[in-house]
Amino acid sequence: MKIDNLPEVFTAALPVLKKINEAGYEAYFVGGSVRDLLLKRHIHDVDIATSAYPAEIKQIFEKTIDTGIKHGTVTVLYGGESYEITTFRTESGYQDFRRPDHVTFVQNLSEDLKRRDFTINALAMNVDGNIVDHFDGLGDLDKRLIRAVGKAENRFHEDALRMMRAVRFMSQLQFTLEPETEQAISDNHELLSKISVERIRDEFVKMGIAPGSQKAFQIFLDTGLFEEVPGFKGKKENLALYPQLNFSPTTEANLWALMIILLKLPNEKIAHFMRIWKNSNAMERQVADIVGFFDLISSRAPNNYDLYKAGLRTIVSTIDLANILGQPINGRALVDRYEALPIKDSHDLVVDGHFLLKNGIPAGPRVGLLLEEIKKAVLEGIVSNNEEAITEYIALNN
Ligand SMILES: Nc1ccn([C@@H]2O[C@H](COP(=O)(O)OP(=O)(O)OP(=O)(O)O)[C@@H](O)[C@H]2O)c(=O)n1
Ligand SMILES: [Mg+2]
Repeated sequence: MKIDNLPEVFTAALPVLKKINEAGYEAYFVGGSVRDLLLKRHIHDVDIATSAYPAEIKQIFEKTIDTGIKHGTVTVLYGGESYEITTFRTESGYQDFRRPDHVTFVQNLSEDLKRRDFTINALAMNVDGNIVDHFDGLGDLDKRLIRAVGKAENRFHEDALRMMRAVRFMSQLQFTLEPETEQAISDNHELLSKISVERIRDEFVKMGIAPGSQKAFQIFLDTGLFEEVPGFKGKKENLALYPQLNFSPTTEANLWALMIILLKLPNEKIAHFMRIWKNSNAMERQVADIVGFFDLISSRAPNNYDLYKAGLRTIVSTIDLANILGQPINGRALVDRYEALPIKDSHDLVVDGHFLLKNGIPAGPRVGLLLEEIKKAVLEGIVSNNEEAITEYIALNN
């Protein structure tokens, strides 16, 4: 198979391949970029595999960075872009079912492709647009199948994270999982416990926020993978609701909020849950805000002060969340009400602490409390947001 009319991301990189070829070495586009090209998906970056050693690549190009020398990868800067160029290699000396610390370089492309995870990721393309396909990756792209290269179990022993990658690609590409590959995940799911939480989290999030996440999540449950990730063990019944959802969350924050709701975690356990997944403090706060506002609107109609405190981002996320969960909610009305609020944050209030002090309120905690009271009154339309009205309000309420 030969591809003509390559997209710009590839044509921009052609001189890089040509330079390597001219120096007497082989060079190919490999991995996700070739897969996404054939699927007509957006291509974020192109990876290059070569028969040249890293030292040789560094001689060919003026500007290089040693990004992953011990894995055989050199980053080349060319024409304002950067390219990861990796010497043909096989992964050897596996320890603990994680990616190896060292690699063995191999002489030909075919040895390199053999150690890749899935057939659709084991495609290569040369400068002329000719596709190299040793494992019928093209057939699997047509059949929309995720299938391990060779014996699935071997691939998962090399890197157990690949089991999460399988469900992640299912979700992103809306592919099905080939039965033998699925069986190998079921048989080996415990190996996932050897993998760092950060790496699992990245795959889990990619799976969760992609369009095929309900089907992928079902496999994540059926194969037992879910038992090896933080906070999910023994929670199959709760998690079984996920595949029934109307659609997938589109943001990471909403994915976590959804998990917290499905797991029925009480408020005091949210921070712990977010931390065992090694989430950032910012993500933890964002998710707590969404879950908090979701609980609020599930129990009563929010008043203006509730909307003000939640803020637009949380309101919009929570509306999406309610939709995903199939809970009826008039989102448009909430957003309209928010937009109509007389103040959106404390800077919008015409008075501040200094103003209160100048107007005879003694310094102390009362200042903050009174400001909050004024805010509420302004938000509820009891007082207009101008100095005169507020001064009058203070006089009446003090
Ligand atoms: N655990 C892994 C990770 C990567 N790869 C190989 O390395 C390529 C590049 O890896 P990566 O960028 O992580 O994945 P992509 O397939 O490119 O997917 P994405 O679009 O998410 O980058 C993959 O296509 C695959 O051939 C692998 O075999 N096993
Ligand atoms: Mg990639």
